[in-house]
Amino acid sequence: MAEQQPAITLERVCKSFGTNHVLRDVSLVLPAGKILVVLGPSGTGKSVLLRCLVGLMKPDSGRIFVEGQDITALDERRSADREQMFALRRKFGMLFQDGALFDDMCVGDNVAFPLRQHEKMSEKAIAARVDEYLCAVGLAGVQRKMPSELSGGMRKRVAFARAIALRPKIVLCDEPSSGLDPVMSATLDELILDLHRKFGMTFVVISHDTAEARTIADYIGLLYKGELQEYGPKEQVLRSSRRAINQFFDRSTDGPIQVL
Ligand SMILES: Nc1ncnc2c1ncn2[C@@H]1O[C@H](COP(=O)(O)OP(=O)(O)OP(=O)(O)O)[C@@H](O)[C@H]1O
Repeated sequence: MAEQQPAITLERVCKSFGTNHVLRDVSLVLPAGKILVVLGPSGTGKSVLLRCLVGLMKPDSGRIFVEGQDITALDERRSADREQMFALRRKFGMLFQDGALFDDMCVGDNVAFPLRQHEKMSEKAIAARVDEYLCAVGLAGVQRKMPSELSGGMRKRVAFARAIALRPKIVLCDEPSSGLDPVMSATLDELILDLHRKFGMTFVVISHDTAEARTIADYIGLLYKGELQEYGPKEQVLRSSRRAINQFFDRSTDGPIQVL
């Protein structure tokens, strides 16, 4: 049997804005079906990395492969490439930092939104899919509620249901636990592990939270000043003697990572 392609491969990816060199020679290979947590202080390029991954931003140099396809070779000005880029984006589900629910739509319509936009499904099939995914995130029966009636944790769950409604191969989560208390964050980590077990997709989770990385990660990357300081399977990274990784996990002010 042919070996499965890695979900994501980055080869020496660089991205600058003027003299601000945000990503510097970032390389990694993430096997399919694994959970990667990318840690790093604020402003270090984590969100830029996510945008490059889904083709919303083009690196200045280097290559990005998604399931073996070189997405940096696509040029959206060409119609054939544009179609490939749309197909590529369909492989991704995206969970935004603030959940980004439509406040004027009920929960059911929020989850149904990507299905109505991108799938030719009957309303009956859409309703069944919405039920299935709300159930998967532990929120059966809230279809008719409005987002304003939900707690922060519940809103995140709805956002998760919407992010996976199109059955993506790769789920990108931009700081899923931001704004949540520690107990709610832990519940959300359990949800990620649960969805991963149920559906087996690859996750890339951007986070500041080392506890989250210890709990959910198969792979950990530490991005600092645009460089991947450390990357590999969790056990290997946690054993690392690199000062930046120890400083981050020990929550120390003493080390190469400077906040000012
Ligand atoms: N479109 C853009 N144009 C110019 N500069 C940008 C653009 N997008 C990001 N940057 C710059 O890139 C750098 C990294 O930003 P990014 O949002 O990736 O950081 P981050 O690690 O996600 O931070 P945080 O954890 O605070 O969300 C910042 O200096 C930011 O100002």
